[in-house]
Amino acid sequence: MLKLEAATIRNGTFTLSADLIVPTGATVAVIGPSGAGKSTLIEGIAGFLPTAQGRIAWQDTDITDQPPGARPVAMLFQEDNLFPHLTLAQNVGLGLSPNLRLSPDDKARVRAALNRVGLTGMDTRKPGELSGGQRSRAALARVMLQDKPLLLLDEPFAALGPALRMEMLDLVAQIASETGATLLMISHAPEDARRITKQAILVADGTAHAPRPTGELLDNPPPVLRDYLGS
Ligand SMILES: Nc1ncnc2c1ncn2[C@@H]1O[C@H](COP(=O)(O)OP(=O)(O)OP(=O)(O)O)[C@@H](O)[C@H]1O
Repeated sequence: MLKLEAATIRNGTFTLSADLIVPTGATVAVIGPSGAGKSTLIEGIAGFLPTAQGRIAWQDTDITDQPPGARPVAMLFQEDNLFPHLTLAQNVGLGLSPNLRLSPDDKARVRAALNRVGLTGMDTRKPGELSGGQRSRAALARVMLQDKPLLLLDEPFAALGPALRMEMLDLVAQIASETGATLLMISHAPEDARRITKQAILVADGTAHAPRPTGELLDNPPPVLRDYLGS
């Protein structure tokens, strides 16, 4: 399980408190008003922002002071972060080896990951030769290869059209379920949260609250969330 124990995450002068548990294998939406601290929570867990107080633990190992690369975390960002001068296979291969020294076995794993996300045969293309949806798929393949138990999504599909976004969300949910990964996903769209998450963390008033059933929270939103959702 992921445990945030009386944790305070600092983002410049803004601080976010969190005291919560996310069970292993859970799929959890992170919802709340704009500027409430959703990205702060995700980046704190990933180690890009410091935990000023308290602790963060994964499966009883304290990761509070670990650098991002050492944490059991893979993150999918708002931008797909593909390198334009590298081929798709190389971009995805970075998930296995930052210096791209890939063994034949590694190369086979890259191809398998590309196949899994529906990019069979596109190994040698550059990101500029792909559609937005295909670039998202490639970024997902790279995250898959990192093989980390905790998958954090900061609205990676926001720029895609609704149909493609749903397709990508379903693919992420399938992959998380196949690998047993624990999924935390920032979402502005209630339908996205309902589609692939069972639990939701409400971030509001400087606090990330303990997960509650997504449907329950969205059906009966507290005032701070009601205003934001416009319901
Ligand atoms: N470097 C910084 N210094 C001070 N305050 C910051 C800094 N970066 C972000 N903030 C503030 O921290 C708060 C939380 O920001 P954060 O990006 O986590 O919110 P969010 O819930 O993800 O917002 P959104 O839904 O709009 O993306 C905001 O009020 C923001 O203005």
